[in-house]
Amino acid sequence: MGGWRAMERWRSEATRPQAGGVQYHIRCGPGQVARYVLMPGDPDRVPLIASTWDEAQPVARHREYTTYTGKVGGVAISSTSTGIGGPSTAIAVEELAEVGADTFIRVGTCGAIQPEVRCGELVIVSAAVRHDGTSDDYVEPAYPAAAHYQVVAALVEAAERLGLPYHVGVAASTASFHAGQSRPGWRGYTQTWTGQRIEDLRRAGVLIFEMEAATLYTLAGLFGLRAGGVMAVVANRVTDEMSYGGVEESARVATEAVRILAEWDQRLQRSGRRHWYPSVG
Ligand SMILES: O=P(O)(O)O[C@H]1O[C@H](CO)[C@@H](O)[C@H]1O
Ligand SMILES: O=c1cc[nH]c(=O)[nH]1
Repeated sequence: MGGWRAMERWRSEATRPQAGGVQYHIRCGPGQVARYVLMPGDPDRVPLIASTWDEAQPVARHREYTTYTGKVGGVAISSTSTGIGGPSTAIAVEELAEVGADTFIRVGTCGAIQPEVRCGELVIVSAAVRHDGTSDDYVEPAYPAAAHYQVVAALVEAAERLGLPYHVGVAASTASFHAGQSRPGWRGYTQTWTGQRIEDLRRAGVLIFEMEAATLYTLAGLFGLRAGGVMAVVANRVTDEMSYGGVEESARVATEAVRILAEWDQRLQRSGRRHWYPSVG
């Protein structure tokens, strides 16, 4: 059994557990994470995102949580992966908030359910349908999973500055990739209602399926933090096409949005006004 690393032994209170002075799951401590954090689901996407910055250092890697911190245009920035789905995303938000992060931008991939949302394009997500499961552990179903208006505005500004094709709209976050997104299970397993969700959401004008935004947006709303998201369309369920692309573009838009937010935050602070608006400062 020699393959097991020595499992260090830590002691902390169980309510907000730590592991030797760093957060129990993400393994980051105070001062190691910037206030602006880009959050892909895929840990391997973190170094790719960080490679678009002026400078970047690996901070931690544990379970599905890889973190890099660096600078872009003089602004401190971090990226921490969430893993797939709500439970691990909620852990990331809880523990990043504990070490000082206050603005979260999801940088994900998604599947389009509208014909005009094409593979390779970007979707800036203004709100999310809460089929994520995890947000129900935090608040009643009627509470909205809404992005912060300033983060959405910064993402739109960034996509325009970079001249990239994008949509703005609502995502549906699901607790499973297959059944929850109206895909058949193995060997064609379905329920009578399996196809219902995609059809009803499409009629409601929802643009995409993905699996983390509703959790991220709900918790950010509850905690008074800011969240938004920009996703690369890698599938279209109308044309039944899967085509992996747009991920680097989504990372560049999110990174540019952080530069824009930092500038707007400084102007707001100088103005002494309470709420940001486009011509402040
Ligand atoms: O590419 P990421 O950010 O992981 O996002 C999407 O990809 C995964 C499913 O393939 C889910 O996490 C979904 O939200
Ligand atoms: O179809 C897709 C593609 C990416 N991510 C999802 O959640 N669904």
